[in-house]
Amino acid sequence: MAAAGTPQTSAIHCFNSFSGLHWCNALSRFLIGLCYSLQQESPTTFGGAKWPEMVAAVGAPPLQPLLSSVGSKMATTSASALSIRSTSHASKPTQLLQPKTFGVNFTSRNNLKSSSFLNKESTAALRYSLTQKPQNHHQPPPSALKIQASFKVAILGAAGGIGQPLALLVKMSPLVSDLHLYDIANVKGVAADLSHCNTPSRVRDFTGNTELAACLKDVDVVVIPAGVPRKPGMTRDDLFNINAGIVKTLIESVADNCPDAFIHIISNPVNSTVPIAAEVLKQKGVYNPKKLFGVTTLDVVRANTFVSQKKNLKLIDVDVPVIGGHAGITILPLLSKTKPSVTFTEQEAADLTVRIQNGGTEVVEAKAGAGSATLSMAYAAARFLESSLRALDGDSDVYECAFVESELTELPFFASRVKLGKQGVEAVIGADLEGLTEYEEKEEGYEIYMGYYHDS
Ligand SMILES: NC(=O)c1ccc[n+]([C@@H]2O[C@H](COP(=O)([O-])OP(=O)(O)OC[C@H]3O[C@@H](n4cnc5c(N)ncnc54)[C@H](O)[C@@H]3O)[C@@H](O)[C@H]2O)c1
Ligand SMILES: O=C(O)C[C@H](O)C(=O)O
Repeated sequence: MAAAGTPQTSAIHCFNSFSGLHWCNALSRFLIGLCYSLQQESPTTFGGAKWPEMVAAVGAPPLQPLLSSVGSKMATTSASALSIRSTSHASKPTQLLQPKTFGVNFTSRNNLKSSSFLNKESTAALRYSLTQKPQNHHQPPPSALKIQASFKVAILGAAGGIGQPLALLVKMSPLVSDLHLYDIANVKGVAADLSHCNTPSRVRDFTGNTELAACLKDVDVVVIPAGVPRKPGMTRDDLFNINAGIVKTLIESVADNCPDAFIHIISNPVNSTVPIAAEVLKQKGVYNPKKLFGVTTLDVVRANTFVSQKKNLKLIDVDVPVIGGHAGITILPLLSKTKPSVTFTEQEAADLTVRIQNGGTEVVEAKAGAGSATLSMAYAAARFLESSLRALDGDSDVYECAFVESELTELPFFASRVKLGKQGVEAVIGADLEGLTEYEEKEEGYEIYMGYYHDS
């Protein structure tokens, strides 16, 4: 339990002091805890208290009005963050809520039949390129090796720990015609290396501010893993000073050069970098909330892996929605909504929840100063990208969890399952938040919030 007088407990007192407002059921407590957690994870964003220090540290005067604007909006929101306001999607038929990530056939203009990342075409392309024999060289390549759609993808921060394996995975996608790699260092070699892979997309490298605009021109999806990762003992919030400035600069160029693109933000703290990106886009007059995503897919990937291990389930079948945010206890796996349906004892639910919430820290500690999750993150980012490309390609049956502008709660941004379409988020799925177990309502929302809170 948090000691008396720590920020956690005093904040609970603070929340309790709004006692004129009804904590009418455990679900309210769950949301209150969650909302407060989101504030704690990103005090600079939500609480406002540290804004001046942060602005000074970022050292970029143009960031100041932006940060103030985000801060005041979040501060206003936090006091009234009391209840779920379900969207009309909450009452959508159950099949709408089925995870469509794995083993899903779909119709697209290219008549692709795809399961998840890696889909059959990518797998076939990889297998073909690895097993091709010299005597086969007159035979036409299988259709999997042809570009089946022609989307342009840019990765900003492409020479980094996430950027490099992500670039490799994207190079294997038959939906990508052009892969633009941008970094402030070492990207030329990464692009030269990758360009030798005999998969269809063209790879180009871009470096430095002067080449950023060319990198982004007419791009369909921008993926941003640029920024510093944490070391043991740090929270994601500790990355804010540096990464907020990096994201701000990159998003300004996105706004100028590809304002219609889907934007996938990986740089931490996601709970703060996404609202900052939104403010930059608003200032530029091109904000489209349906196309701005904080990438939380790694939380789902971890939840699926840990649940399938614990319950001896076939991994490919398992899908666990993870809602809230991307840090510490703001990461809320809804184990009761696991597909296929499976039951957990309270202890199992508690252990799994804590493990999923601490997945990032588990990797940071194991890497012992050499960074945070890169390979699993690249895998997760590639899955989210593949889903976005499928949606852009006309697949009408694509669902992923992501941190997006949302009306599910009073918080302006919230991770939940969303339906993706050509125009971005087509629906935010509220029904996942209904019918939670007692554990999810009570333990996750309140007891864990009080007892286990370690910002990470
Ligand atoms: N959302 C998630 O689930 C998740 C998971 C893992 C890591 N992350 C975050 O992703 C970020 C990157 O992690 P990493 O392990 O790849 O770090 P890294 O240090 O290995 O790579 C970051 C790359 O960004 C580049 N970079 C820095 N400033 C840049 C700028 N202004 N423009 C373009 N590129 C720039 C660096 O040169 C480097 O190549 C971190 O903030 C980390 O916390 C998020
Ligand atoms: O934990 C981190 O710092 C990186 C990332 O957010 C993760 O969840 O692995």
